[in-house]
Amino acid sequence: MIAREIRKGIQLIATVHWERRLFDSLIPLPDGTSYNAYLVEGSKATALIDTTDPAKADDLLGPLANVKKLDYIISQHSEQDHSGLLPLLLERYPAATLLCSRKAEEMLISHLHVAKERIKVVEDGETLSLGDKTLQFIYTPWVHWPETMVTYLPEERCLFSCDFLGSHLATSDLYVTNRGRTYEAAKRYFAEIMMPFRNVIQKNLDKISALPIDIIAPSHGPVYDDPSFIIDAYRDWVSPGIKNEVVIPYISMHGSTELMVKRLADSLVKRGVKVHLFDLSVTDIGALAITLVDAATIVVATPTVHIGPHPMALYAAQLANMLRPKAKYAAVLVSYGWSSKAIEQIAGAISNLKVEVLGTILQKGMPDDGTYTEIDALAEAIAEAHKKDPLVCG
Ligand SMILES: Cc1cc2nc3c(=O)[nH]c(=O)nc-3n(C[C@H](O)[C@H](O)[C@H](O)COP(=O)(O)O)c2cc1C
Repeated sequence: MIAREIRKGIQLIATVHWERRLFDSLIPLPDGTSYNAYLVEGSKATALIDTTDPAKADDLLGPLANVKKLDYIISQHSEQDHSGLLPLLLERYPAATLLCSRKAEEMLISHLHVAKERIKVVEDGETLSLGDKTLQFIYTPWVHWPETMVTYLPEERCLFSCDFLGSHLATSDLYVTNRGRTYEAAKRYFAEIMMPFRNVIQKNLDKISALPIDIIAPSHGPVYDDPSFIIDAYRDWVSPGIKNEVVIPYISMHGSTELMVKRLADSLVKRGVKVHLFDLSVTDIGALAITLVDAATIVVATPTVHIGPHPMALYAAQLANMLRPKAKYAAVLVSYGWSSKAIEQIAGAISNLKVEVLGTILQKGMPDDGTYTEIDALAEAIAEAHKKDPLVCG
């Protein structure tokens, strides 16, 4: 990989991980990802902001080969895809001081065994002069770990935002060129790891919005030369507003649950409600997470397997529970043969969600006309709840 200048004296050293398809052994990456480090050369000192994933060490070490001296290495986030190379870099640059937030200090020591004496904690708002360039450190906790901070360079009105505002997108483009693709990738990223911290992210957005920003340089994905594009998107995602949409993760072994789901979908569409169906036997969990960002209602549908829900349906319910989307309504559809506790178990799995349950349907075997009448009534209840809710828009 090569270093590329985004402003005079500021270089992006990006590892583009084109072939990576799974992140954190959890998150699908249909578009790959990248890990961005930034080299900032001032008239008096040089700093490196973040590193790269250790699996791709050469992509950072190669471009750094000509950098004989680093005065500072800044760790904005302790997760290994950005911090993993710190021990090696501290060895290679013995005069460098590692700067991080107060909370990050113990995390870098526990996760990477960095020597405490190499670390200097920076406080929220503290500045560091590199000569003709200044770095200001701004604490932005919980995007998506407790220690996260961003760095602002006022002379170039540049914000190094680390995971905040980033996107899992492998591209050779320096700046965002395809807005639709970047929006989708950034929303996927937000949904999968940021959504549970929506409220604190809103405060962090207010904090950074007070700064004049010309470019946002994240640690994943392309650089934003129109910051409002991503800041406005984030504002929308963290806002309390929800959409007139229903997300239906479902699975079906022999078709009964699927018949119920398809009827519910048709019935909702007839009533002007948008639906997103995800067959969990084939679905991309990230695509499901994206729709959870805005939807007003979640409906989980499953057959009964050994008394409880199908494990894939339980997984989807637990995922939604963990991501804490802003949905306000829920329903559960279950098919069974002789005895089922699937409704109770799904309800237990989504206990974090502050949802009103608008209906549950327990169907023995194949649905019949009576079942379809019940399903239509559920669709009506969902459509009505959406209509009456002042937070539902779009
Ligand atoms: C492996 C397996 C385990 C099952 N366990 C139960 C069970 O514990 N209780 C029950 O009522 N039905 C059980 N069933 C029956 C299904 O829940 C029932 O056939 C249901 O209608 C299937 O829905 P589907 O057509 O959407 O797959 C089981 C079926 C299979 C294949």
